[in-house]
Amino acid sequence: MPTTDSINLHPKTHLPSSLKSQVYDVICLGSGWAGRVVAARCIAQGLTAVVIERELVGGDCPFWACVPSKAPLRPAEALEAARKMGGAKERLVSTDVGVDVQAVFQRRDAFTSRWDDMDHLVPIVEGSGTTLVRGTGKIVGEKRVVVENGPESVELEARHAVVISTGSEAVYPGVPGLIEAKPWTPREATSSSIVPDHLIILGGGVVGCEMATAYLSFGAKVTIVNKTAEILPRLDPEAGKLVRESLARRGVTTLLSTTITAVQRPSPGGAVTVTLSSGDSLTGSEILVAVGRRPVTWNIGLETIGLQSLVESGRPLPVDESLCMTAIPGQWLYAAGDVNGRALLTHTSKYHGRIAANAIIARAKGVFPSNPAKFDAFSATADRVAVPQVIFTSPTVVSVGLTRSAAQHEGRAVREITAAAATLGARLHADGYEDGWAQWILDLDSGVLLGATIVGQDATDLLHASTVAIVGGMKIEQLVHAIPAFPTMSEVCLNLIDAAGL
Ligand SMILES: Cc1cc2nc3c(=O)[nH]c(=O)nc-3n(C[C@H](O)[C@H](O)[C@H](O)COP(=O)(O)OP(=O)(O)OC[C@H]3O[C@@H](n4cnc5c(N)ncnc54)[C@H](O)[C@@H]3O)c2cc1C
Ligand SMILES: NC(=O)c1ccc[n+]([C@@H]2O[C@H](COP(=O)([O-])OP(=O)(O)OC[C@H]3O[C@@H](n4cnc5c(N)ncnc54)[C@H](O)[C@@H]3O)[C@@H](O)[C@H]2O)c1
Repeated sequence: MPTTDSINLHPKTHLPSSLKSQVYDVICLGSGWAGRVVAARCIAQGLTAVVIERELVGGDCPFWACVPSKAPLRPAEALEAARKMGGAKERLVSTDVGVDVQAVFQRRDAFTSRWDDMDHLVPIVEGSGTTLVRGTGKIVGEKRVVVENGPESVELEARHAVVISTGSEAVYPGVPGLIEAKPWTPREATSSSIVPDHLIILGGGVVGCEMATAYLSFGAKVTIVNKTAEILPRLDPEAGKLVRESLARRGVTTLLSTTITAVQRPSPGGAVTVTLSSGDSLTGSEILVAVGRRPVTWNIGLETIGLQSLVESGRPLPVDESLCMTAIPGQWLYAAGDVNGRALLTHTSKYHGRIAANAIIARAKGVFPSNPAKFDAFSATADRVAVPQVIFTSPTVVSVGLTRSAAQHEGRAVREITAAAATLGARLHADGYEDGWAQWILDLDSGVLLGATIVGQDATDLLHASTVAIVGGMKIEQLVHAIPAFPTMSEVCLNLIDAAGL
């Protein structure tokens, strides 16, 4: 059974001494989606690129994040879908049968290649023509980077650009006894093959809610302790409420506007007791800390180029729209993916890789425009207006663009339209389709779509249409003419158009 301690994070291949050259057009620190998309795109346009990786090649998404968190969620979702389908549910051997937990873990472990990057990831990265080197990359001056791996080290030079694509890491609140209690981080939660009897989850954000859904399906008792007044606080409160109520119906306790003030775990691996801000205490068999992330900006040499204060602040790296760091002259240093804090998602990291590569290539060829425009090839405009996200809970939440609370926060005049997500298509999709809710946020004056949130079973693939409409600047009057096919779940858009009185 893998544990984070037993996983070999530092395979002994691709050592610095194996490098055939010390000079590359582009050097990327970190082989997550951001770094490897930059490298692959630059190579496709005739540049050379090296990617430096200090742990597993591929970064968080395939080994510790999206893949090992979504793989175990899907079996329970499929089972639940069968239970909601007359004609199929009668074939289930029992109405309350749960997932086969060991088979779920085996499926997850297969998707992660049992935390072995040589199986898929290294061949994919090298297949793009990228040079790969294992070690910690540190900037040591303008366009210069040292790779350190045990006793080996080599200094590399970039002709055009250095890309910081070092990602983010989980944060711990400063609570007495928490570190000593050795809590789970998302890494342990996504790689454990042990199901705690009672999992306490600190943080009811995206990680907390998805892991609550997963461990509930594995048979654990789950308690969420969340600081804000509703879970999923980055989304519309209605979405958080619907997910919380659904979790509650299936036995999850959520303590809102609550945090912990102390943690005790008298014996290693034994029961863990947390003192709550209410004064009560709670004992569980494991605690998962999922209260957000910070950018990985330490130990990468930023102090050598005068950016020590940025490291000390712990803030994400500030970039312009081409993802170039403006804090230093010369337009040679870029920050892409989680480390720039613009949107902590895999698909935005891929987008950043695309935009940063376009900018690096254009600057290398001397064709970068003097006035880059919104939504051109060199501007990560979508980060500001249309970041889509799916929360893989039950019900699913999909969201893109502005939420009602974000609009209020910005003081923007908006019109909110809400409707039930139930349609004939949805009811054909699942008997008694329920918990569905949809919202559009429109600019009050122009009627342009600024945001969309939909909550409901299998709402996942309804998201992209709203993303396209927002990027295209569509008005609600135009959306009337985007006819959803009958009988599909996308008729939720007709509900919204009707609710708008059009
Ligand atoms: C539990 C969980 C579930 C998630 N699920 C989803 C999801 O379903 N969908 C989604 O869109 N997003 C999801 N995310 C977010 C997503 O994983 C991240 O946004 C994404 O992985 C960021 O990619 P990146 O390339 O910026 O960084 P990373 O993938 O973190 O890659 C950075 C790499 O840089 C390396 N590195 C760091 N410093 C150095 C150095 N000095 N030298 C060399 N290498 C270095 C690291 O080892 C790492 O491999 C999830 C996150 C978590 C925690
Ligand atoms: N499906 C997906 O797209 C997906 C899945 C997982 C993670 N992610 C990404 O990973 C990022 C990090 O996720 P996350 O869930 O760690 O962070 P988050 O910012 O989404 O949520 C953190 C939660 O912790 C709570 N919290 C903060 N401090 C607390 C404290 N001291 N006590 C109790 N509660 C506290 C907050 O109220 C909030 O609900 C997300 O922003 C998201 O972009 C995405």
